[in-house]
Amino acid sequence: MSEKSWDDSITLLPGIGPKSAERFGELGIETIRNLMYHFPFRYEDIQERDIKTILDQEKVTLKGTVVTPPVVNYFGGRKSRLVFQLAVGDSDVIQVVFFNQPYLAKQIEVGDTQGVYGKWQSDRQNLLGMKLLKAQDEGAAFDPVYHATKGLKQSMIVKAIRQAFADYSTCIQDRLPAFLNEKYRLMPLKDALYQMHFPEDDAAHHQAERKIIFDEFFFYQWRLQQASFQQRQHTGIEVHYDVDDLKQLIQALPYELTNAQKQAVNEICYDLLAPYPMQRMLQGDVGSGKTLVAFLALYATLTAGYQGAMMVPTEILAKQHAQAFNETFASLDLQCELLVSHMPSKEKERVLANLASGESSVVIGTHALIQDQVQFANLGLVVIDEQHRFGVRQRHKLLSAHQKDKAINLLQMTATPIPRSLALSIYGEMSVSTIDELPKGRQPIQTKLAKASQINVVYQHMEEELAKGHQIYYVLPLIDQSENLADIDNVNEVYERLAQRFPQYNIGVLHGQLDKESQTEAMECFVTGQMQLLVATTMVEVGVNVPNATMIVIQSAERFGLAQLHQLRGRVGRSDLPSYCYLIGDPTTDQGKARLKIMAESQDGFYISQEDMKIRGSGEIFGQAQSGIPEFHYANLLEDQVILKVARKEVQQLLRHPEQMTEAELETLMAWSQGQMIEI
Ligand SMILES: Nc1ncnc2c1ncn2[C@@H]1O[C@H](COP(=O)(O)OP(=O)(O)OP(=O)(O)O)[C@@H](O)[C@H]1O
Repeated sequence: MSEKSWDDSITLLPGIGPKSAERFGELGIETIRNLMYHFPFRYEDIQERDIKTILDQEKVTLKGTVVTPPVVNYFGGRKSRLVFQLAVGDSDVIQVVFFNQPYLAKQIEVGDTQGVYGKWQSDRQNLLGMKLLKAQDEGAAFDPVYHATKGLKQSMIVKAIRQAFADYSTCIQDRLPAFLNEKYRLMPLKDALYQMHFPEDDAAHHQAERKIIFDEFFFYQWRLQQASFQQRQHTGIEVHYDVDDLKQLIQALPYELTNAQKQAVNEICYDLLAPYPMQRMLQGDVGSGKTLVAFLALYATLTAGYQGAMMVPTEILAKQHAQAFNETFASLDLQCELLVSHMPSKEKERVLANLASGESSVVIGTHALIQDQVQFANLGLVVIDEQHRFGVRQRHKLLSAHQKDKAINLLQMTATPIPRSLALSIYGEMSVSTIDELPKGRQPIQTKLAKASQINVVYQHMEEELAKGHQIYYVLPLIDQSENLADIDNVNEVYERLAQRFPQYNIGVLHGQLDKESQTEAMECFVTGQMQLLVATTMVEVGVNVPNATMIVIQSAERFGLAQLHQLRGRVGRSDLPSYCYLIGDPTTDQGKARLKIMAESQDGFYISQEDMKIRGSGEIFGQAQSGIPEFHYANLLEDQVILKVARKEVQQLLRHPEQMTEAELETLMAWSQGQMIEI
């Protein structure tokens, strides 16, 4: 028989057949490791209580001697009531009642000591039984309650987890270097995992949590910092840009840079000149003018004789940016190249040849930039927009593939503003520049909540905006990353409705199922103003810049994450025209209502993302993935900041002094960060 492993399939546990495995799969549980990390979301207190201290309706555990045999009465068809008496404390005899669990009768015998968890009804001196405690509960203080799924009962989950610990405890590997466990007095992983499910008491649970959170932050930081640490081991390309040239260009812009933009440009220029490779994150709220700052960095680079490349997540964005770059620098003899997957092959060949020869000094493109055939003559700066849309490896490929003797400068951008202290921890070793003000003259976007039944009011307002010559986005949700057909039907249906309602205007659709040419065409028509109303899925979310668009209507707004709604809303309010955002939705939960209310109240991206995290906790489907804030399994970025800081510091130290670990520990960590090991 082969050796047992923590990553064995749960189907190796007795009692888990293909059907239950499928249900566990719905909860993301496939391996023993997954199962052990499926923590309860709450616990029931099953510590025995003194009957004199119990309040009416309180849920408690009482223990005593069974004094009468259980009696089962049936009523109303298949309903039943099981009753027996229990002598508890010194002299009290109470009645225990279980509804609809007649089979429990077999487990109750007169004279036995029996514990029961239930709800106390003081007027009748009744304990409404919820659980008959078994021998295995002896000594346990809390009963775990798990997120379950249809067809998978709590009891099945508990049984599987108990079995997993019984069979696989010895397979649990603690990957954290041993000296850290000692230094921070962290519980061994094996015990921590067990205590997370079946805590002895509050203190043990708290210690278990510390270990789990520390581990999670540590491994996150390790992966993040390891990549940038390697990069920093090289000397960087010093970009001796032409200061006067850059100043002149800034003065020739049609507007003045905001102070925050000026500061960001200064910080970037300082890094470019330095002999170390720049590793900087540029963060700023939607529409704060990050792209322009990136353009200036690219321009500075080329005045020093180096090439610059900017990678963005979508073709639409690449085209828009390349065009904007050329417009911004229209007075100069400068051509920004565009490199995307869908372009005529002749044109692609030309661009590739010009980049390789050094004839072209700036290129903006998509993932196409990290293909093997792309060569640069002397790449000095890489800018990555919406950095979280790319994997760590993709981001580094653009650097490492073109690195010669000196390291290339890296500027990453994100539209999710987070507080500085947190930013440092999240972005590892990167320096951070923050654009925390909007260009002058921007008016707040008037955000209104509307029910689906109030759509006519929204149409009325749309009509007024269109009549003024302004443009409108009408956005519909998509269920998952691959837009499904029901969503597309939805887009077409809304398109038909709007086409009937606004026959005099040019209306278009944009979604992922259209071919690339149609997508580009739709977007281009909207950008140039030939199209007034664009019905789209979230494809418009990232960075699209059409200043004449003054209204965005978001249908089924409750289905979006707050960070995403904020991004979408940021498509308007990009000029000094008054602008509007309608959030149409009928949220049914309090959480849903609270989230939309936050959107109506605030336009501060930082505040919104913080509230979002508070409301949702971590681990929801929408939201963080789009915002770039990493999603943790158990740790909470806001509440556990202290541990995050410690973990970050330890990773920093370890990268500089790996001798603190044993060879084997280092190997384990390296293997894990190269992605050879399975993550939890
Ligand atoms: N200092 C400024 N004064 C006035 N307008 C500006 C200024 N800086 C940028 N803009 C304009 O504001 C708009 C938004 O700028 P930009 O696209 O750079 O923002 P962004 O931060 O990249 O936005 P997003 O996060 O939504 O992609 C553009 O039309 C740009 O030309």
